[in-house]
Amino acid sequence: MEEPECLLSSRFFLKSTIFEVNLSRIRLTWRNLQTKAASGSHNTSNKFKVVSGSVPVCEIIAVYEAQGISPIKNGQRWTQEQEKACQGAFTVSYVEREGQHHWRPRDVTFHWPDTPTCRHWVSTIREQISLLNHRPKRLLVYINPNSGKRQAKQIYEQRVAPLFSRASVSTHVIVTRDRDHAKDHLASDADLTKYDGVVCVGGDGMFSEVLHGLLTRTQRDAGVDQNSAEQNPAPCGIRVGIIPAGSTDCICYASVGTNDPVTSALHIIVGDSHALDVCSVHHRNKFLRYSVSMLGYGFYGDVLMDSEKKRWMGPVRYSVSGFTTFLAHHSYEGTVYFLPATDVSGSPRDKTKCRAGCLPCQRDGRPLSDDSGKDKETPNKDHHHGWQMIQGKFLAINAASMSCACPRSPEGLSPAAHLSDGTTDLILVRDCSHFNFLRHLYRHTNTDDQFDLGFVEVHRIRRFRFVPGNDLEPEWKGDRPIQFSPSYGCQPTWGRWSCDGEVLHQATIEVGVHCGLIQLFARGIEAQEGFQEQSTPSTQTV
Ligand SMILES: Nc1ncnc2c1ncn2[C@@H]1O[C@H](COP(=O)(O)OP(=O)(O)OP(=O)(O)O)[C@@H](O)[C@H]1O
Repeated sequence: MEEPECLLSSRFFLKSTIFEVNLSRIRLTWRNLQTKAASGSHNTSNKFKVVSGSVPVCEIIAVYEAQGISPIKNGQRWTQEQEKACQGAFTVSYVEREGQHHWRPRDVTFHWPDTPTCRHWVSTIREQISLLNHRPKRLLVYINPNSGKRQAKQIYEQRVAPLFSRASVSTHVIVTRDRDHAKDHLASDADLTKYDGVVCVGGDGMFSEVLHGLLTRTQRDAGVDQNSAEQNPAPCGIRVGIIPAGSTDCICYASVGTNDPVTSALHIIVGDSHALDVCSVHHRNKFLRYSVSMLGYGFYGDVLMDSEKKRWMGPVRYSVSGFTTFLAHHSYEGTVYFLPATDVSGSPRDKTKCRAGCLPCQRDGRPLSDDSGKDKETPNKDHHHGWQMIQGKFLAINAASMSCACPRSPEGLSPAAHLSDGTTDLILVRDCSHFNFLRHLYRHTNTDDQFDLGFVEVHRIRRFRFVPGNDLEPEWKGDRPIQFSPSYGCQPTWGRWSCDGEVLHQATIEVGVHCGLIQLFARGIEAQEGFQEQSTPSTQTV
């Protein structure tokens, strides 16, 4: 590949070593000119050895004149004479990769006697950064102070705000007062024209709130009727960032590879973008919710219902409810109609993980406009325009739109699910023995194939509809059934859905996947083995 034109080339001191520093539109590189001499010297301590390095311009966080920073030679400050002779200096702050998909800000300071040269470098690098117009300059930030361990405000103020300020990203911060504050503000009052992105500080529930606020607003502005399951929702025009601070940060794990606030802040600063599929959930032509991670009926719905009653227990409630729900072993009758995604290259069992730049997320090269309304009719027969039907008794029906990997389940519910291929993985677990169900659940905690069991099947699909057993489900108003007649029996035969951690009381639902409806400040999980070549560990002790 042709080398991009060199914009600047100078010599600078990096500590006491002289470096040739080059800037092109793509990269900043620094090359130790004394490497050979240094390698012959027995006095050079490894600890203070300064090595060559390089960083892509798009991963430079900031550059500034470094005043009052005294160069250090082998652990000792320079003498006054040396400092005087080398007054000019500038610091480049850039992204460095650590293991486990963590990103960290790193500084390198170059010194030279000639201050104007340093200033010229600072202004030229800034000019190059300003050409990166995908970087956000103004952000609207919502903090849920009650997320997770109630540390969201501290996390933002101590670890994220200083980075935004270093990168000259201005922010308007709103600490939410209660549930739905962010959603209502986004859906009505917020002047979104003033911002290049919306950031939520919290867990998956907080992200869901922001998503609902933004998408509701987008549909209203675009004149799309949210209650119509047949209409394509309009894509949201503003990117969303998540600073993880909740008890579940599944979307961060799937889109960045970790739940580290600094890493997420850096992805926002460099202006990364990754599309995210959104499922719309309707009940009898009434919009219920959007989902981006997981819809679960039967086991996961029951765990969520039970855990809501045990909120006083804190996060341990999920384990307690999981255990009691497992013992209850409740299976539900029903019929699932689904439209398989026959036009995608991947399958839920192909072991191809969703990674930065992966082919399925680029929609195999097809543009988003390909998402026509074909095959959208609701099925009323067993096979209708490609629709399929499965009837039976199920312990669990799950739809995973992303892997849902997290520390408890490193591979996730559907390890090969993709963030933006316009599909969801429908996992059906038929009624089976306690022991077999435990085998299936246990496989979520290791690398064994959880689908390789006779009572489990998985389909990559575009839409589905579920109707509980005898379809006697009443009409609902919120979480209350209307005209709930005793003739339905005391024990309802339908379960509840867990929709990204929120209970849906309606069992009869229709779900459609909408490809790339929202853009995240993320780039997908970078290949782990590539992190050493992609990152450019530059200087050991800069
Ligand atoms: N100020 C607030 N007080 C109480 N609840 C809030 C507030 N702001 C937002 N919420 C709600 O809190 C819920 C949980 O938030 P979040 O996802 O950030 O934390 P979490 O600890 O991961 O959640 P969960 O309890 O679901 O595990 C969200 O559904 C959100 O709507």
